[in-house]
Amino acid sequence: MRDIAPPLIAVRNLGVRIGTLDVLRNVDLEIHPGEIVTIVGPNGSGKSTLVRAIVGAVRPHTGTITRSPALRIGYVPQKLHIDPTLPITVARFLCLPTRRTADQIAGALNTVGLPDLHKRQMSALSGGQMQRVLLARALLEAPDLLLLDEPTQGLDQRGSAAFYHQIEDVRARLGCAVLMVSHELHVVMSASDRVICLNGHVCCHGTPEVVATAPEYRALFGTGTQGALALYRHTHDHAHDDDHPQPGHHHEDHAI
Ligand SMILES: Nc1ncnc2c1ncn2[C@@H]1O[C@H](COP(=O)(O)OP(=O)(O)OP(=O)(O)O)[C@@H](O)[C@H]1O
Repeated sequence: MRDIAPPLIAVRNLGVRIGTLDVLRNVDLEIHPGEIVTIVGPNGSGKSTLVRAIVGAVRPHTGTITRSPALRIGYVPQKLHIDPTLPITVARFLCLPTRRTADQIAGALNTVGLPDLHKRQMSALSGGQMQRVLLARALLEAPDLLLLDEPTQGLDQRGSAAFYHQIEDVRARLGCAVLMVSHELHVVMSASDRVICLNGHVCCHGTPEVVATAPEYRALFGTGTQGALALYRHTHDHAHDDDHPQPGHHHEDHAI
């Protein structure tokens, strides 16, 4: 049997309580090198709390979160508010807080598909360009794991789809794993290897197709996204290696 690469992140029986509210309970998940995992769930289902627990900003009430040694995480926030009166170019912004070389900046902007933008004012960026610049900044950390908390908020569906395709491209080029939060499964699914549907606990998980048709997911989101699912799904032209389990169904009895 081949060795299974150790997970970058292993979450076991995680519970988070805020005040008297049990925001998360019994959450198990693993993130393996190079995979794209999306957390979907309705508003208030604990998605951001789970991400914050993984980066260490929220303390577990129960359970454990194990990070692989020397794990580098690149974080892309939902949104970044920049004072529009503050003049700052994209290149300067990418040097905050760590100074980068012109080559590093050019490389990161190339990777996110914005090769000519380094002199542009941050205040002049479109929503989609801003998200890509935030992604470029995260990539400058040379992350093993990219963490994105609703990175396409404010983008239209076409912009969101383009952004998620960019994420797939980044994964293919850099080999980093990606954990992202979204409540638009119909848009993110083309870019996801696995989806975890969260509602305080893990309702169901598996490939995007499995989750989209799971009764637990449909109970939360209804069935109205099926047309859009067909629209945005594209064929993966790579085979998943079997270095790590790719659970296909929520009844399987192993960590996700
Ligand atoms: N600092 C806090 N103080 C009090 N309640 C909180 C705090 N952080 C989160 N909560 C509560 O925990 C629950 C989960 O919040 P969380 O932001 O994790 O959900 P979410 O799934 O990311 O939601 P959304 O899709 O709306 O961003 C909500 O009921 C929220 O009100």
